[in-house]
Amino acid sequence: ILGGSTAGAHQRPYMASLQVDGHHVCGGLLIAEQWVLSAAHCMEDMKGKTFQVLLGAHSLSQPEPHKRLYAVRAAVRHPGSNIETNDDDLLLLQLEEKATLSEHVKILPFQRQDVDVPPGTMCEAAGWGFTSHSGRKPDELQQVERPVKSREECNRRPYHDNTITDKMLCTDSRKKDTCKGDSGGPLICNGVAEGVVTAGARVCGNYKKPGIYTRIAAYVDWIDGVMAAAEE
Ligand SMILES: NCc1cccc(NC(=O)c2cccc3[nH]c(C(N)=O)cc23)c1
Repeated sequence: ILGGSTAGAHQRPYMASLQVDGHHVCGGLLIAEQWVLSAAHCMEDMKGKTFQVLLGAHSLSQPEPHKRLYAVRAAVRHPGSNIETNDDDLLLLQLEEKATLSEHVKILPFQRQDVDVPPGTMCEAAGWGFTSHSGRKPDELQQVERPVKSREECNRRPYHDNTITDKMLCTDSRKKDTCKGDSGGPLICNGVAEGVVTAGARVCGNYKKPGIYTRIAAYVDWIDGVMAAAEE
């Protein structure tokens, strides 16, 4: 998160840190007791290693009473996701067991109505991604407020030049933005998860490349289907 601030400790109890070999690689959001939603691109840097999911954390390094690492029973990438585009950039992770819910670990409701968030709506992103262009990594969860940018404007040059589909949304990225390591985390508007951070142009804090998010409401059937089909 560029240009944001440290979140209040455990004020975003749905936040997940996707970890490989004990290192944070991506964000995620707890959408059901045994399921975390994230971004398909997060599985690229994996080279067949194993994910773990950290819940209940504020600091990545300090011991915290409600912090717990969960093993992943299943990782389901959206079938339409691929490395060349931002299309269908979603990943569902089934935890090895149901998460223990508490004041520090809570499910975040997601938008089920497939209606665009009105441009100008102020939304929030959070994550443990880069806080500077040089790649500074925070220890504590960061957050930032961003206004939604209309798809019509986001699709113009010099912005994203007709790559933003109806299943994506944009936020202004002037100075304040999501960045590497924030992928997979939620965009929250009026207390509801509307988007999942995608890396987009892999540029941070440049107004010419607005932040891009996968619109969760456009994938409700896929999400419900995967969770329903998964074995106990
Ligand atoms: N909203 C934009 C956004 C949102 C989420 C993830 C990203 N991922 C990057 O941008 C990225 C990716 C790889 C190497 C990188 N190096 C740097 C860098 N040194 O700034 C960024 C990156 C961007």
